[in-house]
Amino acid sequence: MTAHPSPDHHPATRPSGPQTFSGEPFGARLRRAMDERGPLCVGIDPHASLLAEWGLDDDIAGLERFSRTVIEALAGRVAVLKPQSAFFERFGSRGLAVLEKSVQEARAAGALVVMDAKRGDIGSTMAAYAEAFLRPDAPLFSDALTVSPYLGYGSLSPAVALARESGAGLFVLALTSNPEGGEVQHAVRADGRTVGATMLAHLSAENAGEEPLGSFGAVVGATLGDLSSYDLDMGGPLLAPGIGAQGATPADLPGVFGAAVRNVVPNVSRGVLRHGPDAGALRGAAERFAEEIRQAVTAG
Ligand SMILES: O=C(O)c1cc(=O)[nH]c(=O)n1[C@@H]1O[C@H](COP(=O)(O)O)[C@@H](O)[C@H]1O
Repeated sequence: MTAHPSPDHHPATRPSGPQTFSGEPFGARLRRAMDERGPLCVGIDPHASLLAEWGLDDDIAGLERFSRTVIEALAGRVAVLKPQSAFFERFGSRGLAVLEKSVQEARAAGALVVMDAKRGDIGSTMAAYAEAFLRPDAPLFSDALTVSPYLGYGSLSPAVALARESGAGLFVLALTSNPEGGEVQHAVRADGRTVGATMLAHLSAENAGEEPLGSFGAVVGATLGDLSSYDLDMGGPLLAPGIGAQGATPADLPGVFGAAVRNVVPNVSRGVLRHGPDAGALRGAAERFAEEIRQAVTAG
C-alpha cells in the first residue's frame, strides 16, 4: 500500500511557515500597508561594518542577532522590510537559514517582505529563481523580489507569471540609484526611447487595469534628480533606494517623482541601521524618516 503524505506534509527542506497566499495581489496588500503604516521600507543589510558598530562578531550568531533585532524593532511598524540577500549569502548555507527564518518572522510580525536578490537570467533559469522566491511553499517565499531585466525584459516572464499566480510582486531595476547605472539605463534605443523608459513601459503594460496598485514595480533611485522626462506613473509601486547613506533625503522625493510620489516606497537601510542595536533608537530613526517622508509627500 502506498503511504500518502498528510495534507500538511512538506519535504524536510521546505518548512511550513506563514507563507500562504491570502488571495490578494501584492499591489493591493502593499497599498493598504502604505496607507496604514506609511510607505517607508527599511532594509535589513547586515554589513560587516554595521555588525562591528553594533558590537557583534562577523559570524552567524552576529548575523542572526542583527536581523532579529531589526525585525523585533520594526516588523510591527513599517510597511516593508527588505533583506539584502548578499549579506546572508556571505555566510553560506547557515546564512541562508538565517535569511529564511528572518523572512518568515518578519512576515509573521506583519511586515511585507521584499527580497532584494536582484535576480536575472535566461528564461529557463529565471523560472528556477522565480520558484525559489515566489512559489508559496518555497522556504524563501517573499511578498516580492527585486529582479534585473538586463537580459531583456522578456527573460523575466516566468517570474511575472509565477508572481501573478502566487499573489507576489516584482521590483524591476529600471533607473538604479548608483552613478554607474546611467550608461545602461539612460542609453537611447533605435526607437528613441531610453532603456530605462522601455522597462517602465513594460511595467505599465503589466499593471494595466490593476486597482488600487499593480504588483509589478520599478526600482527608481531617489538620488537621480529630475526625472520628468520619464513616465513614472506606470500603475505600480516605485521602490526608491538612496535615501540616507547615498545622499538623497525625503525632501527630494517630490522633485524626483512628481505626481507618482504617491506610489513611492522609499527605502532606507544604513540610515536607520546605524542607530542600532538599541531597539528604541532603531524605531526612533525609522519614525523620523517616516515623518519626513510623510511631510514631503503631503507637500509634494
Ligand atoms: O534594489 C535595490 O534595493 C537597490 C537598487 C538600487 O538602485 N540602489 C540600491 O541601493 N538598492 C539597494 O538598496 C539598499 C540601499 O542601502 P542604503 O544605501 O544603506 O540605504 C541596498 O540594499 C542596495 O542594494
